[in-house]
Amino acid sequence: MRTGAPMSQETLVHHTDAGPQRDRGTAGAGGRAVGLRVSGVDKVYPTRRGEVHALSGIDLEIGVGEFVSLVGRSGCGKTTLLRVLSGLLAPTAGAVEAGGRSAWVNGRRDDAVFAEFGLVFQEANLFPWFTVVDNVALPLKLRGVAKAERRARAAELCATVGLVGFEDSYPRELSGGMRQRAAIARALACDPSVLLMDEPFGALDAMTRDRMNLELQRIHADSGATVVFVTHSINEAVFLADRIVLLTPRPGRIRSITPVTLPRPRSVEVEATAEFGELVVGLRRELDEED
Ligand SMILES: Nc1ncnc2c1ncn2[C@@H]1O[C@H](COP(=O)(O)OP(=O)(O)OP(=O)(O)O)[C@@H](O)[C@H]1O
Repeated sequence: MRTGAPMSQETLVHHTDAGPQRDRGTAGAGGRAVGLRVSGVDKVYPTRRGEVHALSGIDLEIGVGEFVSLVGRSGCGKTTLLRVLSGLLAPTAGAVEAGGRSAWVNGRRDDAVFAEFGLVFQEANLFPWFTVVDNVALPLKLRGVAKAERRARAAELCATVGLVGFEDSYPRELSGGMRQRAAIARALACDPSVLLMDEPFGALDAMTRDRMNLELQRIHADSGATVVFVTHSINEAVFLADRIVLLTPRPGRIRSITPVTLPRPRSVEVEATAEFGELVVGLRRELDEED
């Protein structure tokens, strides 16, 4: 059950029958060990026309193995938050931790913190001159894994993401969905404990997207990875997530955190249930209130 409580600057955690009532920074991960934590994070971009305050006072804990979707209007700071979580971007203020370890020490990134992170973006960004299997094996090559071993692992990952028979194809010979599968396989190559995904299926048609969502759900369950997933699609966010973090713009703040207690594994039929519909409508209403 969602509450229709009025909004304040404070982060709301929507009530569920089973869930925590308000985020105090320790229960946010549903009682599980914390995989990622950001505390008091601000991000200001200096630009020629002045400063852009992209994130303000972000406090968020994400449990080990949890799947969190980030949603919100265009420009509310979703990508910025994901990049801060990934270590690609230093916060202007505040702390970022992974596995209990600080990501930034005296302004320097601790690379070891991010060694087990896999990243997937809207564009697959495959190397066009490498075959699928070589693209997938690339992170292993960079780690010095022997050729036979890395090709065997890459072939296994191609099977995981449904690319059997396309291992020796070049990216230009694949559809958009297949390229994204290859990008996911590449991100999985080093057995990441954290998978950060920025609109990975945004450019795909609706049917392919549904299929990819089912596959991502299976990959998440099999790998046990912590996933943070940016999307513009409320349906996709609800379908995939354990919790949905809704950001509000100028500056980007967490407006609400909504637990999704729909049973897993979820099939497409879950979208026809009353609970799913209520979650989607509630989140849409929150977004509309910002107009
Ligand atoms: N490199 C940058 N330099 C200056 N401003 C930036 C930069 N990157 C993002 N911004 C600004 O920060 C704010 C948040 O941007 P961000 O890309 O994080 O939002 P978003 O929610 O991911 O948007 P979208 O849904 O459109 O992808 C926006 O106002 C944007 O213009």
